[in-house]
Amino acid sequence: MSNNKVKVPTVSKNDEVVVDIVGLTHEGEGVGRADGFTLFIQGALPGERVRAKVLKVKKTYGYAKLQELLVKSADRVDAPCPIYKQCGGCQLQHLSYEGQLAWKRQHVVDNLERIGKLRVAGADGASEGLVGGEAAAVIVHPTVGMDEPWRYRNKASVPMGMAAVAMGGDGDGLFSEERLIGGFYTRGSHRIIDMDECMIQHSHNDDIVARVKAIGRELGISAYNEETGRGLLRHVMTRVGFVSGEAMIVLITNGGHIPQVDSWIKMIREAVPNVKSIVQNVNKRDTNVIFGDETRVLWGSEVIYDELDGIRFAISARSFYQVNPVQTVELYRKAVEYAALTGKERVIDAYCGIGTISLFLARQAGHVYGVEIVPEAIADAERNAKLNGIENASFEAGPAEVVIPRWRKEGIVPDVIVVDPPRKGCDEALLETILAMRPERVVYVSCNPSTLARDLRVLEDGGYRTVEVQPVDMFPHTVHVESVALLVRESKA
Ligand SMILES: C[S@@+](CC[C@H](N)C(=O)[O-])C[C@H]1O[C@@H](n2cnc3c(N)ncnc32)[C@H](O)[C@@H]1O
Repeated sequence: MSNNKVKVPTVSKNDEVVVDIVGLTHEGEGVGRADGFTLFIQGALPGERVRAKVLKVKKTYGYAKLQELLVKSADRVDAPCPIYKQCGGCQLQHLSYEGQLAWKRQHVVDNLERIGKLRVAGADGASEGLVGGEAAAVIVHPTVGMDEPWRYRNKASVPMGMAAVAMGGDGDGLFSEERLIGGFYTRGSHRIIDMDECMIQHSHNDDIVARVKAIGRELGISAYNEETGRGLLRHVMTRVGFVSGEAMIVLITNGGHIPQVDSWIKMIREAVPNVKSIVQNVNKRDTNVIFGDETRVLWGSEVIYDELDGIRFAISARSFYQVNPVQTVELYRKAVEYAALTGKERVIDAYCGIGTISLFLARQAGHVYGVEIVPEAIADAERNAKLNGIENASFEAGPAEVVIPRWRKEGIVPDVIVVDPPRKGCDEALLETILAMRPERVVYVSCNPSTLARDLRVLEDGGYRTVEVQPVDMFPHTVHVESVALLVRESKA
């Protein structure tokens, strides 16, 4: 007898159903079952029973709209942000902060177990039920949260658009005018809603964007239109140093020519306190990617400075710099602790950005070799080492998966390798090289639990053991979670 029966969905569009919510997806939607059929429901929390209206039915799952809370979770709170429901930026404001931290740990555990096929110890760290010869279970610590989980972002990238605004009326009726707006995309769309305040942004960023918008309106600057490909201003990006207070403004434009650019710069300088750098980035492509290839300084310095744990960093427009500096220090300290340095070790920092982790490590290592694909970031890293009088760190621009195999051939033998890749995780060739180089420890910093789990499995199969994982809440009120994992080489490797 065949078990390959095609399951027919047990619900239809527009049905009203009662659903018990059993989990949250990685996008923060509640997951539950109605008549055995899986439904995703935005805004519903685990432990809740809800009445929902089915919106869309696919073969094996569907989406429904929350209509009524029949049983409420004890972790439910009122989202403090007035635009939370429309905006796509945060996904978890309706869950208490303690609830968010617990969910993030569990999310990491689920990925390690499901994708990484790792055995995780209980929440208290006890690896109960260990049988002789069985590998020790991975300890996943409680998520490190923030005391004040608001206004933590040092960087804002705000999409610009035009909207008709009613201007008044005359004898022939109402008239309106197109004006520059900037804010956020509504959840799941590319429709821009004008906004002047975001509760997870540093207030300087809000203030800067509001002022740049006001000046743009005064000068009659147009916004880029995705559909027609016309108009000038695509995004305004601002970054502030939490310690230095310095601000950088990047105007991302659809073309090189900015009309009245001198007036614009003058007005921005007058309106924005502590602005040190005004930069233009040109992006003429029909793409969702924010930055184009051409970057030029319009006024001031090409970098701003900031400080993490007593180390100063120069940061240029195109360089990656963690967005939550308070939690970054927690994350990097944990990475350094896991590296267990005594002052003699050779350490590789792969995907090093502007050399932030590299310089934290260099304070306790023999030598640190950093590699990063963005040449401007490597220029920043070199400048940063000098700025801090750090001489035992060197950097190279290029793909980690190409540069590190070459270092191996050149005879560099690392004691510790630290990796901090983008969301897609480490390149396979890099993982193979790590296994071939056989460092005693690998410290894996990750912003994506699923690719972390995938890569840990490769390293485990190659003779490493994942000892512990520390989730850190870099992005409160969103579904994102950062983690740092420690792997040690098993003696047989
Ligand atoms: C998550 S960031 C980490 C940066 C740095 N460790 C930090 O904490 O600021 C990942 C970095 O990897 C860089 N990158 C992406 N692909 C790369 C590759 N194939 N080789 C080297 N660096 C890469 C990005 O430009 C980015 O700076």
